[in-house]
Amino acid sequence: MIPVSGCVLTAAQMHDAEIASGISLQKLMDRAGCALAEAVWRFGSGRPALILCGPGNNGGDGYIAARLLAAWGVDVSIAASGFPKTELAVAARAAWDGLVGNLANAQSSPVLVDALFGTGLTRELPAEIAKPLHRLANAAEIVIAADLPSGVGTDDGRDYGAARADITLAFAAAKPAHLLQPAASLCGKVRIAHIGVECVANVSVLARPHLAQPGPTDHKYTRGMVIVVGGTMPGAAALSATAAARSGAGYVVGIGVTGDLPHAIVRRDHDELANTLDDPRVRAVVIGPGLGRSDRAREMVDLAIASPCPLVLDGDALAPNVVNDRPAPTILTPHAGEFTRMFGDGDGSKLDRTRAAADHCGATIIFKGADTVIASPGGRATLCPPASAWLSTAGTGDVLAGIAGAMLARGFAPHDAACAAVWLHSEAARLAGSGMIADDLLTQLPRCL
Ligand SMILES: NC(=O)C1=CN([C@@H]2O[C@H](COP(=O)(O)OP(=O)(O)OC[C@H]3O[C@@H](n4cnc5c(N)ncnc54)[C@H](OP(=O)(O)O)[C@@H]3O)[C@@H](O)[C@H]2O)[C@H](O)CC1
Ligand SMILES: [K+]
Repeated sequence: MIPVSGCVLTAAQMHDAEIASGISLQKLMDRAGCALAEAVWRFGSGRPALILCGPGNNGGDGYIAARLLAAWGVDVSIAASGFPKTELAVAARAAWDGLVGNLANAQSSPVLVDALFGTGLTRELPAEIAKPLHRLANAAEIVIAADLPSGVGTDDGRDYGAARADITLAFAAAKPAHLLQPAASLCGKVRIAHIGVECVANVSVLARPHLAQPGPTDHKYTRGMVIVVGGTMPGAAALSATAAARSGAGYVVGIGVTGDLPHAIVRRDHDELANTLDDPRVRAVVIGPGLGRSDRAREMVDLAIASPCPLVLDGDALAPNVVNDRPAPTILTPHAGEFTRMFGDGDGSKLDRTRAAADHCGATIIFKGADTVIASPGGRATLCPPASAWLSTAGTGDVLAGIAGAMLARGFAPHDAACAAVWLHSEAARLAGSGMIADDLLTQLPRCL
């Protein structure tokens, strides 16, 4: 059982991977059921457990777990929503020699195991299932979900009436619902049970980046020169510039950035922007934080876009069609409002929308929020486990843009730069703790490196 990591598979991809594994479904269900029993044993500490079994193979996992737990001496009971419908679930139920109660009048237990529905859920939970599920979950001390909390959309993370789990044990691989809201919040802690199915996908879970320390031959320019362009709210650009410096850029120039800045950051005037962009040593430009929307601001954005420099566009620089297959590395960092302004409401999940937008504009997109999604043209995407909710405060986005600039400047490809930036940002927030403000991230960044 490991923390959520690796590939993210849709329900259909998971099904294909099961088949491609060449392992019999019976064996896979035995492994899933065994992993579930181990989780219940471990997190339930041997307390009485009630296992809710649905009609499909998710329910089959539940019957197998029940049999093992009973053999290990746990006081375990089962309540089912109906008879099993798959061959494997029928066999798993037949191998359980205890009673199978009715879901509607099941008695609560300290440990509740939710094995009603997994990747096969296709619609809203009917009231006759949702009602007892919520009643029993509310009465339990701990709720452990098999694969997914029953009642979330596997691929889009929609809530179809699920009860909140404390622990979700995902089989073989993470699914989008483990990372996309609102489902992610209904999963509690997500753990993966590897059951021997090899998973390959172009969507993965955000991982700790490999950030090499400076070597003996490094100097400020090899570590990366970052330009941060300021505007009407100088504090925002100051946060970006300081974040770039604190996340390892060798040389940071603030163009029109006034206010409280470390002495290490070089200050230049706005009218020096064009010249500075011509400097071949510039490895990244960050524009947008606190920029404003004046004509002058728009001209500066146009200059930055027309330059051959790797670019991070944030805040006020984000407008519909602002970039279109720009040849140099480009990262856009919209929050939900900015994303909709740029790309419209769109169809599908946040993952689908971010991937479509990345393809549309030819840039890497960090679609920020409680379930940040990073996507690049061609379909590569990264889903991010929830970061500290204290990040929901002014200026944290400016810090992220500055870190992304530093990651581009150290030579990372745009998608890797975006992932490293989001990872550093959430790690800095974790270290900063409760009550943090954006400035606190700056002090934590060196520790994260
Ligand atoms: N990942 C692996 O390698 C393995 C996963 N396993 C487990 O298998 C499930 C997926 O099993 P599946 O049988 O495909 O699907 P479910 O058990 O989730 O449910 C399907 C049944 O549920 C009915 N359904 C769907 N939505 C609803 C609803 N809202 N209300 C009521 N009933 C619903 C559906 O009926 P239909 O009418 O839609 O046909 C099905 O009867 C996976 O999650 C893992 O837990 C295996 O153990 C093997 C290895
Ligand atoms: K479940």
